[in-house]
Amino acid sequence: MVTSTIPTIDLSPFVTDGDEDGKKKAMEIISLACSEYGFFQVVNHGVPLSLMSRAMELSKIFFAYPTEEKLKSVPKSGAPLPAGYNDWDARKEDVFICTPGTSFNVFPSNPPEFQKVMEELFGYFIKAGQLVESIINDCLGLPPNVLKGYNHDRSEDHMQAYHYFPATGTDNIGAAEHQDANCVTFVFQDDVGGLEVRKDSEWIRVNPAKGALVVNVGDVIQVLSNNRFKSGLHRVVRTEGKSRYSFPFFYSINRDKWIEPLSQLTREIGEPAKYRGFTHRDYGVLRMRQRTNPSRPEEKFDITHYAILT
Ligand SMILES: O=C(O)CCC(=O)C(=O)O
Ligand SMILES: [Fe+2]
Repeated sequence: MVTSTIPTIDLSPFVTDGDEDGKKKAMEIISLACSEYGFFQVVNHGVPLSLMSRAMELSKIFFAYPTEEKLKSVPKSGAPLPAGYNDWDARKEDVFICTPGTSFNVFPSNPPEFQKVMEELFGYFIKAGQLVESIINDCLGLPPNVLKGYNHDRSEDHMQAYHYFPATGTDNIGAAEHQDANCVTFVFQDDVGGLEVRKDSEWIRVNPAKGALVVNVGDVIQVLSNNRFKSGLHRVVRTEGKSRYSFPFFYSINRDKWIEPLSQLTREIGEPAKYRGFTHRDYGVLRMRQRTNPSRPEEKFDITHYAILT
């Protein structure tokens, strides 16, 4: 039974008014949310609500184009098509991937304003990502700007627009349970809901709240923090009779970056590291291999692959 939901935090002390007491209180809740759920929601986050609403409207127009139109798609600048793209009707969702410079010019009929709004949002999400990263830095008790110095390259960040199809009665999973491999993910969703997070063997609904952003910690932060902060296990459940629209933004890290528990949270305080190091590229390759060729789907590939068993 669903009994609770994740906390919502007002980020205005960090974004506008600089109120120190407000910052302290917000950090206490964020620390608790990151260690218990790996999930929270934020309001007054600095991403303009008007831009979020416009993106939502445009995505509904965009995804309403007929399949034949979608099949005429051409990727811009030779970028690879998303997996499963040609098998459009077998999919559970439509997806539009946006990375400025290499954005998918997915449909010939792609409304140019949608692309523009996505790219504008992208810029705001980078700022939100940097803010939340610095808050996480301080919540972990690290010296100022450790995470910022560690993760200064923004080339892997990307944003997606999703259209989940209504549930069919026999199949209601939109996104199977998983943890995100990046640092921090931001999602804004419409009012249909369906995003759920796992906590103590229960699925908790992430209730849609207008203008709020869902924030979830990904595997990179879980490893760097040596398990102090949790990469939230989540899924998307589809609703019968209703499409769902959402926009995840993945605040990520350079592929060549070496990821291992930070010395400040291990050696320097006499705690053993709970993960061996790896490059984010290698982790990505292994995850993708599992996704495209799941020889043993029952053996889910995730960050525990690098865990040091004690
Ligand atoms: O659509 C959502 O709300 C979340 C999607 C998600 O979990 C993902 O793309 O990693
Ligand atoms: Fe996810």
